[in-house]
Amino acid sequence: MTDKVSVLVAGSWGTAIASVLAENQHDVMLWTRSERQAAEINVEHRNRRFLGDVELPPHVRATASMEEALRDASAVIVVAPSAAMREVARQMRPFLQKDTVLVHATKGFETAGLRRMSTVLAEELPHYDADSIVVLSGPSHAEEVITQCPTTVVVASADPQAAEKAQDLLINTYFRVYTNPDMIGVEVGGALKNIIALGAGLSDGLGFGDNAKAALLTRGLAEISRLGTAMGGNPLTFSGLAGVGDLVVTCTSKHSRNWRAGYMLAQGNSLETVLEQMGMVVEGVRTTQAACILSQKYDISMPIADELYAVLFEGKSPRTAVEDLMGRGRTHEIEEVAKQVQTKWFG
Ligand SMILES: NC(=O)C1=CN([C@@H]2O[C@H](COP(=O)(O)OP(=O)(O)OC[C@H]3O[C@@H](n4cnc5c(N)ncnc54)[C@H](O)[C@@H]3O)[C@@H](O)[C@H]2O)C=CC1
Ligand SMILES: O=C(CO)COP(=O)(O)O
Repeated sequence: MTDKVSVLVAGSWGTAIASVLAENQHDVMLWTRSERQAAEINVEHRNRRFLGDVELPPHVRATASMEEALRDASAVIVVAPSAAMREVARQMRPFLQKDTVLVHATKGFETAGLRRMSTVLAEELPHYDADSIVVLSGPSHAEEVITQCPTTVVVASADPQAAEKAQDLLINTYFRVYTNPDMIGVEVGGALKNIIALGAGLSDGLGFGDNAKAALLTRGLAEISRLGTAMGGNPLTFSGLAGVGDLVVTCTSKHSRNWRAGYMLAQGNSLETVLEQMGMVVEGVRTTQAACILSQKYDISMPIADELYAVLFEGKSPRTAVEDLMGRGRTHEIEEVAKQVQTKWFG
């Protein structure tokens, strides 16, 4: 065993990350708010609700005590749903040591203040150096990582040493970890791709074909790049793992909850029914709300996100939303992004 690494919380992604760390011979402690779930992991080495019958490495241990989870941890990886990030961070505050490497792997914004997850952590953990926070993102469905399918991800931080420490902890022969200094781009790309994945599910559910999916991916990437660049991300990040990579996997994989939610909506299910049946977090729903407000704040055109908002929250039919997207005024393909990149990054 090299390091004690704590992973909060024991959902699908947290458990898969804990397994990677255990395979790398670290001393892994998973925190969950449920005593029953902790017992299932410790005794049966399973997390059935989120990962079915897959057996976890035996030295993944779980606890419902935050104090026990964080005691002597040299790194902590927070994988709470975005809506729970602030609450989890508050519980961490009394126990998180200043010199612990702090990573988050959550893809979303806080809807209330439109904050990125690293900002929420920095606000709730004032004794911690905000520049050292690391984000982990990229195309990585838990169901494939847990069965050791080759996967590539990216860790980003303003502090290169912190990113490299996270890379050291996680990298192995099936989980390849790249570093990137662009924290904003990686966080924003990871969050926004879920909106497009909902749209891809809707498109497939309506019976549209591969042309429509390719259009959504490509024009979705334009929306992500426009907003991400306006928020301070490096435009190149959006053609990397946290941009194109994650967009492709989430829009095309049977494992994607966002894609599945869109598919079910297209079949006439209400949003409430879809979320209830899913029983797992579908970040794209809240992210669509956040993105529409952010696009107004930064004066960025995001027609796909706007139409999705109307479908999710205003009762617009998915078919009408597609007609309205296709019937928009004529426009250029790259002029808008190119102008924005030129002004912001190259003077
Ligand atoms: N599942 C995946 O393959 C991947 C997920 N992610 C991201 O990871 C984040 C977490 O997603 P999943 O693990 O998939 O979600 P999940 O739905 O599988 O699990 C969420 C977990 O959070 C717990 N939770 C909810 N509210 C809580 C609170 N207030 N306090 C403590 N625990 C709470 C639930 O009990 C559950 O264990 C999301 O932002 C998601 O986008 C990122 C990459 C891959
Ligand atoms: O982010 C993910 C894969 O990289 C998981 O996406 P879903 O939440 O849509 O399953």
